[in-house]
Amino acid sequence: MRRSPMQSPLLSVDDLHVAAGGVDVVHGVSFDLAPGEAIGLVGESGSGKTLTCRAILGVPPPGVTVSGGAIRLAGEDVSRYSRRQWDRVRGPRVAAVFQDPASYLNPSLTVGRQLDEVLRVKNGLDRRAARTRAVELLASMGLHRPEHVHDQYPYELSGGMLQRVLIAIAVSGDPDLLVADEPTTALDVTVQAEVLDLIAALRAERRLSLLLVSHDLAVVAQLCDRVVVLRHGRVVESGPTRRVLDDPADPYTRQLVADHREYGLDRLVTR
Ligand SMILES: Nc1ncnc2c1ncn2[C@@H]1O[C@H](COP(=O)(O)OP(=O)(O)OP(=O)(O)O)[C@@H](O)[C@H]1O
Repeated sequence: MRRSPMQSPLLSVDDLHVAAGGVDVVHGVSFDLAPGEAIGLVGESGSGKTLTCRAILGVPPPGVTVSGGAIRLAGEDVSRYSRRQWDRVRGPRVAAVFQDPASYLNPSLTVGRQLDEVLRVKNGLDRRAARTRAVELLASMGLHRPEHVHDQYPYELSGGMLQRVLIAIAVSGDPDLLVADEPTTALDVTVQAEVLDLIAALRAERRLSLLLVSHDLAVVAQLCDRVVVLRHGRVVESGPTRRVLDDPADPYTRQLVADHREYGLDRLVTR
């Protein structure tokens, strides 16, 4: 565990309410994430995981709003930030990867050009420096022949490669917090493992905090220090991963864990 009582949280979600179409669907979610810590957000479909993440990222879907509570990033409440204020926070403080990497890239531009653009706008690099940095970043994501990948279009890359490109874009601003919403769900099992290893390595190298959404408890067991279990937009249980998964206190968590046992969760709880 990286938490210490003296350390103030990097992210503090405090009694968060989120409304869709004027009706609350997230009802007072609270949790803290310490610098360098990884938290897994789990729960059945519709439990509010994605809307909680999107509120934390300042990108709620149309018709969805934060209706109460606070979201503090490094002590500052960002829950009512304007778009302009978010532009200063997203990148250097918080970044995200999602399930379907292809939908976050422009199909008519090479992936490198899109990464270069982020480096130029967010990091103020000139064209040449951006390209050099982009190729370095692609290499550090474990992509072979990074110069070649740089000049490829999204349709030329596999799902795993696209997710590595999206992770490169996400970490290009050197964020403190990475929000990863089902980042490996759409990938083949072997590719899933490689991308999880990459996220784990980035955490260690960059002291990146992680908020991971996954329906797969084995993935959460592999990557996360603590787990927050959501049901119907409320936290039913939270605590150290090993304690929650080995000895769940809430009947709903017990059922979630029981449902996953057959998929080999025992083998993967290594922390
Ligand atoms: N854009 C939206 N407009 C209206 N209601 C929404 C919207 N997005 C989600 N909801 C509703 O809010 C609740 C929480 O949804 P959310 O997507 O956060 O759940 P989730 O736990 O991420 O589910 P999943 O695992 O299926 O992605 C659900 O009842 C859902 O139907």
